Amino acid sequence: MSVLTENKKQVSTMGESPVPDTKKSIVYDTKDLNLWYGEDQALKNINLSIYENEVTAIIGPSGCGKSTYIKTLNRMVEMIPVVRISGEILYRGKNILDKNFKVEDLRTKVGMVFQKPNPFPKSIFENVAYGPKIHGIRDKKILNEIVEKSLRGAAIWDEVKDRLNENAYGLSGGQQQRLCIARALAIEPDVILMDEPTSALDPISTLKVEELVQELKKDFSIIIVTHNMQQAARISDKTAFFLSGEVVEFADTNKIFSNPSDKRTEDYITGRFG
Ligand SMILES: Nc1ncnc2c1ncn2[C@@H]1O[C@H](COP(=O)(O)OP(=O)(O)OP(=O)(O)O)[C@@H](O)[C@H]1O
Repeated sequence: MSVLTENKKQVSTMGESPVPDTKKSIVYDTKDLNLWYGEDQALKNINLSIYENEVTAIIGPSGCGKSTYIKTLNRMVEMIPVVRISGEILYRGKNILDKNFKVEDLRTKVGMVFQKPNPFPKSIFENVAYGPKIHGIRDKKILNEIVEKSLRGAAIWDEVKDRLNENAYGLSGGQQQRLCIARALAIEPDVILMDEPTSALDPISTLKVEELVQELKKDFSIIIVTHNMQQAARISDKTAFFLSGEVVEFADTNKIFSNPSDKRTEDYITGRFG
């Protein structure tokens, strides 16, 4: 059966279209994932493959489960007592939901950037050096190198190189967000999860972060939750449209925005609801 035929079959039977991409490695493979907060089901039978060195955008109306899904990839929702999960999330082939999987292993591989910049009340330098220090790096010269490389990677080095010892709270919101991206880069992650990283930023800072995401995908795999459809269309390779806890459609971003398979996707991207 050709890839195309296989794809069509899945569209008709599951209402979604995972894109089998045999040339690229899969970083995260989500299989039949369900999640409940108490009695309320927030994720329903999610099947999604996230590919290496791509930007995958998660879009959908408020409350459809985007944040819950991205937090599940980092095992951040399990701290909530009422949460119950079934299914599998394979990260590089290992099921992170397995009780024997060590969550610390995930923390060194997966960086997270949140909606509001959340630097620590410490110096710019210490914000970036924090993760490497936790992972046992003490050598000042190595730490200096990591901090510079991460700040350069997050396109903020030139703005802060002369004030590394100043408190991070003195930076603008856009600078703080890029600092938080630098903090995520400092652990040399494999994946960066971003939960609406530009929603609190002005248009210029937003553009900077968007350009940065394009740069970073050369070295990392990025999953970004966004309410901004232009942003998803501009910066992502693949887009998953969530609705009421389900993946309605998952496909190349071009396809989602030019020729969606599902009427509900079309209605959402043309602003008819949400
Ligand atoms: N800690 C929680 N306890 C109970 N229910 C929760 C909790 N967090 C989220 N939910 C519920 O799960 C559903 C999905 O929420 P989630 O935050 O994942 O949606 P979202 O798509 O990210 O929304 P938004 O775009 O508004 O951030 C919602 O109905 C929400 O009320």
